[in-house]
Amino acid sequence: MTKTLGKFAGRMLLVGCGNMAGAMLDRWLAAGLDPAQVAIVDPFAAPREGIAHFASLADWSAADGTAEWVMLGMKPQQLGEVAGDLAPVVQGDTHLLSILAGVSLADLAARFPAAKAQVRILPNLAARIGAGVSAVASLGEVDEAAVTALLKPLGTVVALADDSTMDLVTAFTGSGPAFVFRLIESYAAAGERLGLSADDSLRLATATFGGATALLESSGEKPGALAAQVASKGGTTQAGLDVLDEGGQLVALMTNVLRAARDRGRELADIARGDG
Ligand SMILES: NC(=O)C1=CN([C@@H]2O[C@H](COP(=O)(O)OP(=O)(O)OC[C@H]3O[C@@H](n4cnc5c(N)ncnc54)[C@H](O)[C@@H]3O)[C@@H](O)[C@H]2O)C=CC1
Ligand SMILES: O=C(O)[C@@H]1CCC=N1
Repeated sequence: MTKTLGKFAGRMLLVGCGNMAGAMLDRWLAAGLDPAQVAIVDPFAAPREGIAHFASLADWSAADGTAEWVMLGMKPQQLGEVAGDLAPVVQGDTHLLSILAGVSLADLAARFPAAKAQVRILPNLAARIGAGVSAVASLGEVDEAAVTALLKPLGTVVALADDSTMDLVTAFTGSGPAFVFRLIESYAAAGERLGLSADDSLRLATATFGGATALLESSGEKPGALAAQVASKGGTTQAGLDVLDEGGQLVALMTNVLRAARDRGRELADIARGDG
C-alpha cells in the first residue's frame, strides 16, 4: 500500500478503539502513519503493540498527552462521560474528529467549542480492506488536505456540504454493510431451505452478490438494465423477479429498514446530549 500518511503531521488520540476506529487505525498504519504519533484511550480494548494505551483520559493527561487530532471512536451513548474530561484538552490547535452515529456537528461544537475544527465522519466497516465509504462534513478551520489524506486509505470519500443528511447516510452506508450481510445470509438460508448444503449455499450466495456488484460497478450500466440482461422472457429469472417486485414490497421494506436506522440516529443524538 502507498505510504500516503508517511509525512502526516501531528499526534492522534483515539478515544475508543473498537471495531470501527480499530479498522481505521489499521488502514492508517498500513498507509504509513507512525505508531509513535498515536495514543489510544480505551478502558476495555486490548493494547496494540507500539501504540501508547491508556485506560482513561486522566491517565493520558497525567502522561503529558497532547494531540492535534482527537477522534471520538466510542459509542454515542458515552459522549457525556467522555466529553467532561476531553473538552479542556481540545483547544484551538486540535481537530476534533467524530465517527459517532447521530451526534451532529452542532452538538460537537457545543461540547468542544475551542476546537480548531469539528469534523463528522461516517465511515463503514469495509474500510478494513480499503473498500469503505466515508461521508464527511465539518465546521471551523478544517485542514481539508489532511482530513482527505486520512480518509483516502479507507476507500471512497464523499464530502457533504453540511451534516443535515448524515443520519440517513449513517443508515445507508454506515449500517449498510450489515443490511447487505443480512440479505446474503437470508439468500443463503433460502437456498438451504430449498435443498442446498449450508456451505454450498453461503459460498454460492457470496459469489453471486460479489460478482453482481462488481459487474454493476465496472459496467456503468443501471441495475435494471443488467437485470433485464439476466432475465429471459418467460424464463426462470422473470419468475423470481415477479415475486420480488410484487406490490413494490421490496422498496417498501428497504424504506422501512432505512427509516428505522435513520431515526435511531436521532434518538442516539438525544441520548448523547443527555435529553434521551
Ligand atoms: N461499527 C461500524 O460499522 C460503525 C460504527 N460507527 C460508530 O463508531 C463508534 C464505535 O462503534 P463500534 O466500533 O462498532 O463499537 P465497539 O464497541 O467495537 O467500540 C467502541 C469502543 O469504545 C470503548 N469504550 C467504551 N467506553 C469508553 C470510554 N469511556 N472511553 C473510551 N473508550 C471507551 C470500548 O472499549 C470499545 O473498544 C460508534 O459511535 C458508532 O456509531 C460509525 C460507522 C460504522
Ligand atoms: O449501529 C450503529 O449504531 C453504528 C452506526 C453505523 C454502523 N454502526
